[in-house]
Amino acid sequence: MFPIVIEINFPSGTPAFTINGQSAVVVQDAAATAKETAKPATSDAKDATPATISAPVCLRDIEQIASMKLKKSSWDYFSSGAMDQETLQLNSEVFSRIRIRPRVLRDVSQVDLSASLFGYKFASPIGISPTAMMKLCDESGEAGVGRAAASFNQVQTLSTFTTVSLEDVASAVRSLPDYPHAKAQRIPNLWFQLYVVEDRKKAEELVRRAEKAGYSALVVTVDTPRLGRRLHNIRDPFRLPSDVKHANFEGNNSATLDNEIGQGGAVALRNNNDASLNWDRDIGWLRSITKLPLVVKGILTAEDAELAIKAGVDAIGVSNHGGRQLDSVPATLEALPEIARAVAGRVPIIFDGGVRRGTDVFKALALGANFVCVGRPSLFALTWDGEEGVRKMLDMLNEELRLAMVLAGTTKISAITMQFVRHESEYGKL
Ligand SMILES: Cc1cc2nc3c(=O)[nH]c(=O)nc-3n(C[C@H](O)[C@H](O)[C@H](O)COP(=O)(O)O)c2cc1C
Ligand SMILES: CC(C)CC(=O)C(=O)O
Repeated sequence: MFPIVIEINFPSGTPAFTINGQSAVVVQDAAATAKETAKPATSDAKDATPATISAPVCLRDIEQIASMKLKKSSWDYFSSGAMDQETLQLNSEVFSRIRIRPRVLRDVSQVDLSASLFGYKFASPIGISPTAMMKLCDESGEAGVGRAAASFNQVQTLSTFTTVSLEDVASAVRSLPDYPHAKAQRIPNLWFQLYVVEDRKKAEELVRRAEKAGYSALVVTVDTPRLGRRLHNIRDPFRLPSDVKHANFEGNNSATLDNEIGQGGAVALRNNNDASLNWDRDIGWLRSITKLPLVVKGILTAEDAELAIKAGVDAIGVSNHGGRQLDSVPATLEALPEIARAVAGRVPIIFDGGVRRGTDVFKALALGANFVCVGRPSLFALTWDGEEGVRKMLDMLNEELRLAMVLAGTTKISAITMQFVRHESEYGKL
C-alpha cells in the first residue's frame, strides 16, 4: 500500500537492493537509530538524525521524521523519559528478548484481527494511549488522532490535558463520513483518561462531560501522584504557544491551568492532580459515580492488580507511563506475566509501553494482554502527516500484526497464547 522506497542521505557507494520489485537504498538500521532517539536528546534533534526518510515504512521511520520536524523542546517533551531513562529504553528493548515459536501448515489464509472489549468489537486489539498536548504536533491535534482511530474502528484514549476539548474531539469523530455511531449515545472508539483533580466536584464534572459527549470508558491514571523527573524538560522547558490551550479547562470548567509547561507538565499536574489519591477512598468513589467501564492505568504489580479487581474495575491498565514516571521500574512487558497470572482472566488487561512493531503487539498478547496501545507513535505519526499519518501508522501496525500471525501460524487474536513465545534464556540453555 505504501511505496517501499527509503531514501537515505548517506555516503556514496552504499549497496542498493530491491524489495517487492522496487529499488531501495537502506543504509541505516531504523531499530538501531531508534535506540539513539530514545536516548537523551542533548543536542538539537535535527543534528542527531543524519538520515532523511521520505517514505516511512515502519513506526521507527515515522519517529525519525518527527524528530526532525518537531521543535526541539516539543521533541524533548514527547520523546523523553524520567532520569536516566532506563525504563524508557527497557520498555522497547525487552521485546527483543522474547522469541516467537512459529507453527506451520495451519491454514493461515484467513486471519481475523478483530478484538472485543467492553461489549464492542474493534478492528484490531491495537489502540492509542492518552498523551497530552497533541496540537504541538499538528493543528488537528487530538481530533485528528481520534478521527484516524475511529475511521479504522480502533480506540483513542483522550488525555485530560488535551489541546482540543473532549466535546470537540467527540464531534469530530461523530462527523466522520458514514461513521456508524454518529448518532449513538456512546462512541466505542473514544475513551476518556482522567487525572483526578483535588476538587472532586471538578473531577466529577470532567467525568460527566465525558459521559455526556459519548465517551465509552473511563481510564483513571494512578501512576502520577507527582510528575516524574524528566531531565530534558528541566533543562529545556517550554511554554504552550499562546494559541494552544489546555482545552478541557476552559469555559465552564473553572480549574486553573498555567500554560507554563515547564517540566513537561509539572505545573499543570501540580495544580490539578491529587497526590492523596488512594484505593479505599477514590477508586471506590469513582466506581460509584459512573456506569462507564472503569480502567485503572499504571499497574505494575500483582498486588495492585488484585486491589483493582477488588475495587470493581473493568480492566487493568499495565503501564509505566512510557518510562516517564519512576525510573528503574520494570518494563511493562516484564511486569505483564505476573499481572496476567494474578488476574487470571477475571478482567481484561490493557497494555502499553515501547510497542513499535506488530511482533511487539503479538508478544504482549501472548504474555497476557487483551488490548495493546501505543502512545508516542501517535504523536510522531500526527507530526509526520496529520490525521492521515496516524491512519498510515495504524495501518502499518495492523498489517505487521497480521503478518506476524500468518507467519507464526495463528488466525485469531484469542489464540495468541504463551505457547507462541519463549524468553531468549530458554534457548540460551541449549
Ligand atoms: C508526551 C506524553 C504525554 C503523555 N500524557 C499522558 C496523559 O496525559 N495521561 C496519561 O495517563 N498518560 C500519559 N502518557 C503516557 C501514555 O499514556 C502511555 O502510557 C505511554 O506513552 C506508553 O508508552 P509508549 O509511548 O512507549 O507507547 C503520556 C506519554 C507521553 C509520551
Ligand atoms: C500534562 C502531563 C501531566 C501529561 C503527562 O502525563 C505526561 O507528560 O506524561
